[in-house]
Amino acid sequence: MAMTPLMVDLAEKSVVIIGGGHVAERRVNTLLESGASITIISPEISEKIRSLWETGLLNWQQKDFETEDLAEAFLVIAATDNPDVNQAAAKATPPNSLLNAAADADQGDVHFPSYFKQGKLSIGISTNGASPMLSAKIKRQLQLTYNSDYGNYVDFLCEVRQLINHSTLVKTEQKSILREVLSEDFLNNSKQRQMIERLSERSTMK
Ligand SMILES: C[C@@]1(CC(=O)O)C2=NC(=C\c3[nH]c(c(CCC(=O)O)c3CC(=O)O)Cc3[nH]c(c(CC(=O)O)c3CCC(=O)O)/C=C3\N/C(=C\2)[C@@H](CCC(=O)O)[C@]3(C)CC(=O)O)/[C@H]1CCC(=O)O
Ligand SMILES: NC(=O)c1ccc[n+]([C@@H]2O[C@H](COP(=O)([O-])OP(=O)(O)OC[C@H]3O[C@@H](n4cnc5c(N)ncnc54)[C@H](O)[C@@H]3O)[C@@H](O)[C@H]2O)c1
Repeated sequence: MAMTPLMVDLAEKSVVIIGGGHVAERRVNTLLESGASITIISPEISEKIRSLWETGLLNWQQKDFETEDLAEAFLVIAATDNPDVNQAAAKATPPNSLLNAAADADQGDVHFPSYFKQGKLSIGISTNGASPMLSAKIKRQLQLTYNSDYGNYVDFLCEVRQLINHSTLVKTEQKSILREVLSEDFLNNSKQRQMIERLSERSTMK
């Protein structure tokens, strides 16, 4: 199975999570900032999920899974500790919905990678289900390099691109600056400011 990396916008999409334990809680943590409409189907839920439910950040149907629960789901996450229920959920997933089968890497359409974010920079690591722990280890290693300085830095790169796209610079000059700012020297705030000032002079942006 060759999985394809994608970034997906889940805002206002219906995500149904079957199960309310540890794995469901991890999925909820990942999904909260996406703006998805999250529904948990489970007779029991963890304390953290309960407090999110009490604050109105997700829906909870306190019951065993039933096939009808998935009718409107864009993404189904099967995360119970009962293999028969997970299997039933996989079978009941509508043909145009995506399935994440948390207990079986060989099933389903999507995997959740190990990931971290620094502002607009997202780094995800997957092993195609071979070793989630290796993914987590590689993440910890990358976090040392792509540390909190990178949040600002990527915002700076974004601003540079916008200024360049609205500038009087010719294409070759534009490319050369885009390459220049990839130097780690530009992690430094004052170097960033100097470059923004330089580009602002050539900008046609108001
Ligand atoms: C990355 C991370 C994201 C997250 O879940 O948030 C994630 N698993 C994490 C941790 C973890 N998972 C497991 C352990 C126990 C040790 C071990 O078994 O190795 C630990 C370690 C721990 O808990 O510390 C057990 C496990 N995981 C899967 C199975 C089923 C199977 O292998 O078939 C079983 C056996 C269950 C059983 O025994 O019954 C399957 C999947 N786990 C995935 C993701 C997807 C593949 C990602 C990839 O290819 O790398 C995939 C396919 C499906 C999915 O998308 O859910 C997160 C680390 C987050 C981080 O720290 O950054
Ligand atoms: N993908 C991963 O990273 C990963 C990691 C560890 C385990 N797992 C797998 O995921 C499964 C779940 O792990 P967990 O640690 O979250 O388990 P857990 O015991 O913490 O939670 C299981 C949840 O399933 C709910 N449940 C049980 N029967 C149900 C039903 N009929 N309908 C709806 N909900 C029901 C329970 O109420 C509970 O909330 C495990 O069986 C394991 O195989 C996956």
